[in-house]
Amino acid sequence: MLSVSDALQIVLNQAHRLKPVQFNLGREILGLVLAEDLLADRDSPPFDKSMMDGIAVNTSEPGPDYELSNTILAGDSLPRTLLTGQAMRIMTGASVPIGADAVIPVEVLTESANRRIRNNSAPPKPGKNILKRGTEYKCGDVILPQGLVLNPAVVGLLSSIGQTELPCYPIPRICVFSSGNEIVEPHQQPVGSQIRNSNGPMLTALAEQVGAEATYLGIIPDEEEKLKTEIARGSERADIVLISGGVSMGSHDLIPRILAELATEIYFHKIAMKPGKPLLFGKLGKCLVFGLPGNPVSSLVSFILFVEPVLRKLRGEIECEPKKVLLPLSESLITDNDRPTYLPGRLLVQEGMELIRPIPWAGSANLLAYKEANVLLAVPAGPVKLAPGERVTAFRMN
Ligand SMILES: Nc1nc2c(c(=O)[nH]1)N[C@H]1C(S)=C(S)[C@@H](COP(=O)(O)OP(=O)(O)OC[C@H]3O[C@@H](n4cnc5c(N)ncnc54)[C@H](O)[C@@H]3O)O[C@H]1N2
Ligand code: MOO
Repeated sequence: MLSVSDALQIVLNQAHRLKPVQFNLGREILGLVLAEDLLADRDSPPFDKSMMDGIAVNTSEPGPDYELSNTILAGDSLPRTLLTGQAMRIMTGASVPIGADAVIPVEVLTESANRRIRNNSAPPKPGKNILKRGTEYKCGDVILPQGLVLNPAVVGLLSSIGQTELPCYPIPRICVFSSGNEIVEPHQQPVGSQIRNSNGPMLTALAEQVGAEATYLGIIPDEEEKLKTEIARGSERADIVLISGGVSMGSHDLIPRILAELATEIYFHKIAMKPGKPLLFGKLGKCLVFGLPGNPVSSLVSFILFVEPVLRKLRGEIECEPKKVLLPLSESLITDNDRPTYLPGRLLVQEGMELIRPIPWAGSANLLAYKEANVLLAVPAGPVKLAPGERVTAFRMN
């Protein structure tokens, strides 16, 4: 059976970054990924800048007394020249006058009559309280690289380089279906052996959390024609279609056959993992299709290990694969499974140390165990016996 890592490579090879589009600078770009390197249009700071309110002096004249000449405010345009023996009052953010190489803060100064001012602290060192032109970055430097995820600090930087329009990868569109005659919507009252649809809302939420635009398209009953029409319709309007349920071996598990009849190219159907063994991945036209196993935890784990990396790739992220950590266990862990297994865990910090606490888990239907999980612990097939303090591989959940 196909390993998880081989399956992930197959999936990522079929996923391509979406075509970039121009976005206007504003809050709607938060979380998008930059599609090109962006360059500074001027030095930062663009002039030698005072970092304090005080006086600008030349350190070759140690003072402590200076004659006050002009005052320079932030935004004053012309550079001024400091004459021998003089000091200029200067404000934070103002351009340092020619001939000055330090700023003495106002707190250590006393001003006397006839425009004299005294420094009551040690003579300043050259460069003190001055940010030299171009120390942060130079005109032409790549300051925002392709692949950067845009956060509020980047919005500030974009503004400072005058980038009011910018190319970003668009938001991937994902359609979510649930399948199964036993499933009813959360607002409905189940009767008999019916159960409420937890996967539809959960998968929609997972996709939104990774920055996708997710559309939930409802429950499709186990009827061939309905399944075909709905899946084909979903594949025309989305980059990814997710269908939960109906991918296993039962006589009413119709999804693999329906997808084949729609001429979907199937890349795999079954993986050596628990939960999630019956996972199916294919391509219908340009749309990537995942048949996720119906058990809620199987759907959740399959999403984290396969769908999330694809979404990250489509939206232009550079590091798409699940984030792996190797950390000590807070408690012992004993397992014996026939497949590599992914278990819920909680990454916690105890006395400054990161540890992983395994969460008791009762199988693919036990979604309750995931209510506070923030990692998936990965354990190999066969007997595993780990003591507290031994390290375990885990993947961070969002
Ligand atoms: N003979 C075999 N039977 C099964 C195998 C197998 O290899 N041979 N694999 C098992 C494994 S592993 C899994 S996982 C499940 C996956 O089954 P399906 O993808 O076909 O899913 P269903 O049969 O439709 O549902 C399974 C289970 O999950 C519940 N479910 C389905 N959809 C939802 C939903 N939207 N919200 C909440 N719960 C849902 C459903 O009622 C079932 O209880 O197959 C095993 N069987
Ligand atoms: O592989 Mo299934 O997802 O164990 O329950």
